Amino acid sequence: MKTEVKICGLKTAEAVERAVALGASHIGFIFFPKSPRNIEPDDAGRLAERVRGRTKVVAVTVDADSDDLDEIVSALSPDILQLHGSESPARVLSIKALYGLPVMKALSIREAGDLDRIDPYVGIADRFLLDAKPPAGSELPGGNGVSFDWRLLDALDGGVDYMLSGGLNADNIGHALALTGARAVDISSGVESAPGVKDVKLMDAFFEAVRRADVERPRSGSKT
Ligand SMILES: O=C(O)c1ccccc1NCC(=O)[C@H](O)[C@H](O)COP(=O)(O)O
Repeated sequence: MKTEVKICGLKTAEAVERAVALGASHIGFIFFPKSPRNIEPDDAGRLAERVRGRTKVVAVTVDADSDDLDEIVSALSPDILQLHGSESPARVLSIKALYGLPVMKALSIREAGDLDRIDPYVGIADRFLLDAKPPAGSELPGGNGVSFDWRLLDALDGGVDYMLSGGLNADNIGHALALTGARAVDISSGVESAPGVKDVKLMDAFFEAVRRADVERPRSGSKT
């Protein structure tokens, strides 16, 4: 099986084009001013135009209000909205209705009970992004380069469609995929040389490691 890969937090043409050349199924743009990966909607729109139709374009927002969402959707024309804040199921529903776009709801995981937060969004969010909780003191809800205990996902309902996220890199992705059977993964700081600076060599290494794991694990994608 071919694992879907989302490369998140892109800011340059070089990184966007390399991600797509490597086979990224999704590319993500961050709209969160405190992030070193923050990008203006018009700049993201120009980058997305270079690769439109060859990958899915994801707009990542954090409890954005409707004015900000309007501006982002109009400038970027994303394929997917990733909601990375504390958006309620009702808010997710209303955003879906407003823009007619699929929503990926990010949820942070640290302990078994955190998986219960998925239930209220089932049938509302189109997909989940399961990320680690931010370390104490971090101003960022995502992009912190920390992992959660992947074994917690043993308890996940097999019908939940999710991307595995949080602290992934070329060294740990094989183990993460073998343990979880995830069909889709998301990475940001694991392919950066400094916060917000994507490194094409690290991107190459990550895709190589994912494709190696794809060859090694069962075609069904079932857990090993
Ligand atoms: O990456 C950010 O700076 C960010 C800021 C605010 C909200 C979300 C953010 N990132 C969302 C992502 O999808 C990241 O790829 C995800 O959190 C994993 O990041 P990392 O652990 O660095 O691979």
